[in-house]
Amino acid sequence: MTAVELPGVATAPHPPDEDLVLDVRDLRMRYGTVDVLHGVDLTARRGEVLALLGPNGAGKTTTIEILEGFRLRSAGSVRVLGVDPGRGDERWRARLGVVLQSWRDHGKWRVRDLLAHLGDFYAPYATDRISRPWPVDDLLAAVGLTAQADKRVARLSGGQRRRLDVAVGIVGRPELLFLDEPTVGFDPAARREFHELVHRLADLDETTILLTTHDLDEAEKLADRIVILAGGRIIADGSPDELSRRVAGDAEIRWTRDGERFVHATPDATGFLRDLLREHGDRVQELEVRRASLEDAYMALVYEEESGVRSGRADRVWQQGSDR
Ligand SMILES: Nc1ncnc2c1ncn2[C@@H]1O[C@H](COP(=O)(O)OP(=O)(O)OP(=O)(O)O)[C@@H](O)[C@H]1O
Repeated sequence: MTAVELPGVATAPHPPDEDLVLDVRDLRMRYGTVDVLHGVDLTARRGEVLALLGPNGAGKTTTIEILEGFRLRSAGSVRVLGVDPGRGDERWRARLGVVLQSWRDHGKWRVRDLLAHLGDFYAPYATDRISRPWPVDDLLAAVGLTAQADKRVARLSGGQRRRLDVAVGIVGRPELLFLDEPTVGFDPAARREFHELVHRLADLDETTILLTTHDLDEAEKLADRIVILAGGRIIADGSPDELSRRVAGDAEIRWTRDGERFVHATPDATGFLRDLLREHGDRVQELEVRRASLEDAYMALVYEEESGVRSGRADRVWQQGSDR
């Protein structure tokens, strides 16, 4: 039977959404008989910075290795830059950047020569929109290695080697960049420079960045969206503010009275303080009011997932005692 075209009904498939860089649906992974990913859904758009957080063993590395095409999934649909990573070719791979834990090979190479050599691989994959590779001198300046350009890789300090890892990851001007705990071993100045580089890549080059970190402060500074993976599932996905607000219904109030410490969580901090001061006046000392931080939100959400408890997040995390 031939298909009949109905007037006014479009039969063409939806055009691919160019801005949807990551599109993961119901991703499952089983090692032997053990399920470690139980249906992960994840999307990222062009120029977005995502921080993937989660406790040890949550499945972050497994997820990222599947997205990078280094590991085959057990089930689910995965599109990375519109392509199934299980079938990605060299052209697709040239559009990705991966910053691994540490570049240890090629110790005898000089930094500039190594980057020029690796950059050559990307030249055939330049497009009208993206010139590839990144010119070596600009790249060295961007990662803060200009002064080490002629040093041998084996002679670099730990932090400098980490900068080289980043340079190797971005030399091909990736459209999607994976960063695995990027600033481990960086001093504070290098960390700040690196954060500026990430903002620059995302804002100016529209690079989509997926980073894993255990540093919540870093995640909050860098990420547009925080994605928390626990027990093989995404348990939260939102901006740092949205996540904090999920547990920030309550404010935490701390004070001392007659040498005794008190902590109380309440949704109405102003009302509580008014009553507290009316009742105890000058005897209230060392008064502090605090809203939930991203770390509080993270701890509460992961605790919920791991313990199977579903209510009273903020109270459980905060409430240690009460006065009045
Ligand atoms: N090759 C493998 N074979 C069998 N089990 C594995 C393999 N790789 C990882 N696992 C298991 O899968 C689970 C998820 O591991 P994964 O490394 O993805 O977690 P992670 O979130 O990256 O942890 P971490 O924060 O400690 O790096 C763990 O229970 C781990 O023991």
